[in-house]
Amino acid sequence: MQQLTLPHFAKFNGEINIPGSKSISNRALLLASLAAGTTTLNNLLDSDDIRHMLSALKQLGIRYELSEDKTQCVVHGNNGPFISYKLQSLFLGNAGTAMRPLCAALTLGFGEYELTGEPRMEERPIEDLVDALAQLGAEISYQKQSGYPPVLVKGTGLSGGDVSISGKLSSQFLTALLMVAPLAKDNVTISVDGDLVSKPYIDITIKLMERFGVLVVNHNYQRFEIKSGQQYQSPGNFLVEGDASSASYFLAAGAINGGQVKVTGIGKNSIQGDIQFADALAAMGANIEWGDDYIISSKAELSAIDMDMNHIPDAAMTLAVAAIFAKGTTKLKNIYNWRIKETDRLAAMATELKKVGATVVEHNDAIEVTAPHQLTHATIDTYNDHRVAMCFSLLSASAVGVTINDPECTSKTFPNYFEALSQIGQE
Ligand SMILES: O=C(O)C1=C[C@@H](OP(=O)(O)O)[C@@H](O)[C@H](O)C1
Ligand SMILES: C=C(OP(=O)(O)O)C(=O)O
Repeated sequence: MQQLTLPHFAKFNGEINIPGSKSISNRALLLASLAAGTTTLNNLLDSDDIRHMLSALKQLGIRYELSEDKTQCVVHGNNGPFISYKLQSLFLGNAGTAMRPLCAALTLGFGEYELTGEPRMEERPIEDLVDALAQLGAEISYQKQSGYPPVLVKGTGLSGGDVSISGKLSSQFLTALLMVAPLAKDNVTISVDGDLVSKPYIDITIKLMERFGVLVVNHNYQRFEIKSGQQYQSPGNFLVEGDASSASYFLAAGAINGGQVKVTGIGKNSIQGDIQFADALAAMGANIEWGDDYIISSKAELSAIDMDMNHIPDAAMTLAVAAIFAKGTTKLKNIYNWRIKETDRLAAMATELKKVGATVVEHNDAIEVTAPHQLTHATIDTYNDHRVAMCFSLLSASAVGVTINDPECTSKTFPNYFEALSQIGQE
């Protein structure tokens, strides 16, 4: 395993053009594949999660041309569901945005598909999605543990009608169901059982479906109506916005130890909920300036916040480390599903924050962080979780610095993260 000791960055200053959004890249690749016509995707993210989607699509017979730097992809749409006459085994790593939507999409056409992933993927639930698809006639079985990948999906077509789905654990299940609904035989009405987590990701899904010519009627995130007979149509060119979750590390760096840090490629018109990270940072006292295609943060005295983070679960991890640089006790609430992502993130964050001397209270669905009087240099374990590696890099703003184990795990969403950070870091 590799280790990276970051120098102490006395100041963060400069501009970073944020690579493409993971959530948008994988949705756009799938919708472009199902659509009629050819779509040119620009500013596609080049990372593990997107590589898994791309190789699955290739195995499914989708033709595309990827530029040398892998950020432009011309996708020749299939004009409908996937068809295969031999068993296909698709390896999807630990990419939730590939596993869940592909599991749904493969029920639409014809064929038998085995969806597998890394060991952690076998611990990430998929049952709520499988149960919902079964109500529309899908045949999906578990190959190891009931409720978890790997799964075997049979293409049988989906009937349509009324379907209910739990939104308690992940919004990705509803995203997957929404994306296949217009290709069912009849109109689909989806009811969400109980609370829906991570709501802004549903807005991304609906906006992308609209860009590809399909309308969804959203009744307050409780009921969704999708008419059958709608077909995905290529929008021609499609520009992927910068990744708002990836931007969070740089915005936090500016607030902790700017100078001034400008992120470009996302701004006030972004369709990603994670731009609301900048509002949370502003609530801690950071100076934030919004542009159409940029956000700037600069240094300020930071103080603790007590906030519900259900709408920005990924970027909220960055706030748990920013709390080390703030006065008071920060409480991040309503984040139970941190426990079922790349690792048990509530346990991981609590363990690693304690290593630098912070006082941490780990609740079932929340975390409280109080900065220590004196920070300690620590070697941070990253649990094969890109976000643990990236958010703990912010400790390089302190004089004690930080050592990150397995820094290459950022390849899930941001392979060049540490190079980008050192571009704005001044020793
Ligand atoms: O739909 C998406 O693109 C995502 C939804 C979120 O997951 P949950 O809905 O499981 O919280 C988020 O954490 C993940 O990184 C990406
Ligand atoms: C939860 C995440 O990933 P996934 O898309 O695999 O759910 C994440 O990127 O923080």
